[in-house]
Amino acid sequence: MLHAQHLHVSLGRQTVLQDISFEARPGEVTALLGPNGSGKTTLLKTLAGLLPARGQLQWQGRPRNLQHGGQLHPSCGYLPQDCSTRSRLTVEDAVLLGRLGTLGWRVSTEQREAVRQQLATLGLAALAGRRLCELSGGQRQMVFLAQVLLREPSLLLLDEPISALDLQHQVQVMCTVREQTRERGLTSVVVLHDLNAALAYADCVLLLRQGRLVATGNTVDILTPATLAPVFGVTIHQAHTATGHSVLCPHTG
Ligand SMILES: Nc1ncnc2c1ncn2[C@@H]1O[C@H](COP(=O)(O)OP(=O)(O)OP(=O)(O)O)[C@@H](O)[C@H]1O
Repeated sequence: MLHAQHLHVSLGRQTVLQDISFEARPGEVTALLGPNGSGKTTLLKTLAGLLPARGQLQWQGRPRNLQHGGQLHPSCGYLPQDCSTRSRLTVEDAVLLGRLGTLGWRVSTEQREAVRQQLATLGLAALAGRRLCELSGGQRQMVFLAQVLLREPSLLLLDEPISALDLQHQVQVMCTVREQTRERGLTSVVVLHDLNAALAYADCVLLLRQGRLVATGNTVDILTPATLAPVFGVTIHQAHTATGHSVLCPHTG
């Protein structure tokens, strides 16, 4: 369980997050939503231990020191929004680095197999021998996601993991995140801009606006036109598909 109470974060002279309190539970995907600049990345980095903050943060019943920032907490798997790199490592070796703490002089067959399986799960098997610097932005971010998942973190923090992906890979990534969250009991917080992806894959939602948490709760309760319209400043309609799924569409007029 991740329990945040009254988090405040300042960057430079700007107060970016104010009085953020919420809980995220193991085995659940929590979607972190809000307009551009509302503070999603800042909150994710704070939860990862990368930014200093005021307030209290408890992880698995233990308080975390929020004073300094700058160091990723060992239990965290953090996927940044921007995964650009000039590295000439192959995809397979880059993913293997997820197991860095357990690697010896020789990489075992079992470790190579775990890498191949993780790549296959995300639909990336064909990229195994390619170099990181030769991949597209979306491909590179998925490779880093494979690395993060291979590390088997208990707290999974993903910053816009599907914003740069085609539809097939969006589904593959979000299904993988949901499955591994359930199977391994991960506490997963995922920044998304796609409200329908949040509806389809998230159990809970944190909705930010101008650095404040304006709504938090179960996905179906929070992702409604009445809650979303004032946050995003557009009229939103909700429709139901023949299969009973709910879909949110902005008014385009
Ligand atoms: N290093 C920094 N120094 C000062 N202000 C910053 C810094 N980084 C971000 N900000 C400001 O903090 C606010 C929140 O930024 P953040 O990146 O957390 O937003 P976001 O919700 O993730 O946005 P987006 O959806 O565009 O990625 C913005 O107003 C931004 O300008």
